[in-house]
Amino acid sequence: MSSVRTGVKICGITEEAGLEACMKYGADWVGFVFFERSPRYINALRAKVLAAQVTDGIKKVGLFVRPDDADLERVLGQVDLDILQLYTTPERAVQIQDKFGLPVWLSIPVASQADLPQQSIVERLVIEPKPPVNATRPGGNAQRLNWDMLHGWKPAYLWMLAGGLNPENVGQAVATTGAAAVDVSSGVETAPGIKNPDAIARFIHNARTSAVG
Ligand SMILES: O=C(O)c1ccccc1NCC(=O)[C@H](O)[C@H](O)COP(=O)(O)O
Repeated sequence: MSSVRTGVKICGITEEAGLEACMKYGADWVGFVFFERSPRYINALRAKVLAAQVTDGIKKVGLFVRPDDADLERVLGQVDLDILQLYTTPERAVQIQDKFGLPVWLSIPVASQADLPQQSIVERLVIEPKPPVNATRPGGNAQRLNWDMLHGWKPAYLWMLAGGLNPENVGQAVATTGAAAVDVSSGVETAPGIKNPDAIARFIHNARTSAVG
């Protein structure tokens, strides 16, 4: 059993049932996807309605892919987000963190250990697999990393494991990688964008009862 309570992010929330399950079963973060080609995309108005239902203690993460300032201003003008998760360059991530004054998480696409950053210049790095060649989006592809690459890897910065996780494998993923935080989208869905409350419950439970290797 890990001595550290594994942080859990449930990403791609689009409807109340999924959000209620995140709150009921103890997710730490909920993710709203503002990438229009995603099946989990919601607009700022819909995100505002959902965000207003999020109870204290759960942080609201907005996901953006190569956003310009206007994209961010349009959403942040309507939605009370706590964190910005970005798919962009490190330089742009720092620029956004400085300009908008919110903690930034930067997605790091990883294919081999050589892709693992030595340092971080934002609040947290999201370590996930490089998307498949034919992917229509940089994340949310239900594709997992080779967790053995991360065995014994202990960076000096906050990071989160993402990609292809589900209730059945998250315990092994935490045990193998020592991840202190995990992120899931596809693995707790009955259909793209539709979360399964029971799967969310099992994912959160299994993420927090793993035996770290
Ligand atoms: O989830 C999406 O559709 C998505 C679209 C565009 C950019 C990012 C997206 N998701 C980002 C996430 O943080 C996912 O939770 C992460 O990539 C893991 O996804 P999955 O393998 O489906 O659990």
